[in-house]
Amino acid sequence: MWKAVGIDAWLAARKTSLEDARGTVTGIIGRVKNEGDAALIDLAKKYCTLEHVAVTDEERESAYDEVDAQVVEALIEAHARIERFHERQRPRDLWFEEMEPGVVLGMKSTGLNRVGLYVPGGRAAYPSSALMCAVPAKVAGVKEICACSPPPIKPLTLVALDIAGVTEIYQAGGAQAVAAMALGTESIRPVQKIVGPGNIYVTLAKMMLREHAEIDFPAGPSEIGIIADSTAHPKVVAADVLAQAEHDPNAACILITTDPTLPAKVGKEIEKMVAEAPRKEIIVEALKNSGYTVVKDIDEAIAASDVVAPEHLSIQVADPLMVVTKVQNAGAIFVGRYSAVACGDYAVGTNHCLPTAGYSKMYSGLDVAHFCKTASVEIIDRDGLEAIGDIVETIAEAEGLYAHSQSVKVRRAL
Ligand SMILES: NC(=O)c1ccc[n+]([C@@H]2O[C@H](COP(=O)([O-])OP(=O)(O)OC[C@H]3O[C@@H](n4cnc5c(N)ncnc54)[C@H](O)[C@@H]3O)[C@@H](O)[C@H]2O)c1
Ligand SMILES: N[C@H](CO)Cc1c[nH]c[nH+]1
Ligand SMILES: [Zn+2]
Repeated sequence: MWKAVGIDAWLAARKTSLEDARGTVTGIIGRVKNEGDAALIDLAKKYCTLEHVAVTDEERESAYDEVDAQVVEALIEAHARIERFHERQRPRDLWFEEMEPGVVLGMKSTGLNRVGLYVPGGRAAYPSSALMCAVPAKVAGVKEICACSPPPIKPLTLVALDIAGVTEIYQAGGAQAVAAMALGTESIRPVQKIVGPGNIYVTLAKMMLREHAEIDFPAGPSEIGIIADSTAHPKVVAADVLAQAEHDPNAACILITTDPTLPAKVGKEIEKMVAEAPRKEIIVEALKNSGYTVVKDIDEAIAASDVVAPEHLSIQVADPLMVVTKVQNAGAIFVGRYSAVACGDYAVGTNHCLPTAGYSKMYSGLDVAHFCKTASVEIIDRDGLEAIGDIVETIAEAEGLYAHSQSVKVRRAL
């Protein structure tokens, strides 16, 4: 079960698992395009009978009756910590700086108007993902925040979405929910951007519908990469492996270690923990996508990890901060023995919606900037125009764009 794996093979398998969903997702997108709400209701039949896809205010309120008060309290605590961290990311609404006499430049930042959140809810309830997606949208000042989660929507998810203040909630899951938010149906108006994690169907649908709605990034089945040396605690490494493996049969974990004796020790711990795990069947499947690789030193471990570009990187070595400074590709980096990835999953305050399948090479995890756009602002007076006028005219004429040059000349002649 716990075996040696090659770095390139591990990464290639992450991409292949997404591709496996293409045929199914293409069919689902076509149905939503042609049938609208009827497709959402029909595809939901496998899970429950739906009369309408929009969640009513009464349904939202009564969800609190079905959730333990202690859980509601924990969600409120987690929300506060997530908000505190994301508030730090709020961009300045408007700033200006004089670049040279007569030339003042600046940037104006605006929240998007309407976004869609995908909150997973297939093999587990994900109220934590509801908070992770909604909080940065709120901080950015997004006016209309619409959320979709699989039917029958879990009361826990409704409560979390309510705590976070989303404006619309729909019972729709999988690729059909993404298609509905991108293309629109009778009930769901199209959004400008879709964010949020999900399984291979959700993730591929986001990637395929990008011409209709921007997306955050592919945030598919969970992953962990662990860089460890002989100081790592095998139980801690094994526990972190299981904590990601239990999400999905398509989840995957990789241990990159400089200690050739560590994999066997970790393997033993994994075996013991799997035997007792409530989600054993999912974990066993995910472990088939997982394994370890032994490298000669920490620099080689960092290079291997940068190829993998894991969603979560856990660093279990004697000098973890040295690795933090050198490593390039990871969605989130957890440093040292006590930094459990699960803390980031729920409540430490950082965002758990992170790029998978090697995409942390080019995307950052979800943050406030994902919900903002910026415009540059240019204020030039007569002195400023004189200072740059010759340069503009020269380049415009070199490009053969004489009207551009003329638009400066007429001003200089005023
Ligand atoms: N990368 C991240 O940031 C991050 C964060 C949280 C969770 N996750 C991942 O989110 C995923 C949640 O997955 P989930 O399945 O529990 O919930 P989900 O909501 O993503 O998907 C459930 C829906 O998928 C659709 N579906 C399931 N099987 C299908 C099939 N064979 N054909 C077509 N559609 C199908 C159904 O509509 C179902 O309601 C996990 O993979 C987890 O690891 C990732
Ligand atoms: N580990 C997930 C990101 O891959 C996030 C999560 C939500 N709930 C528990 N964990
Ligand atoms: Zn998790």
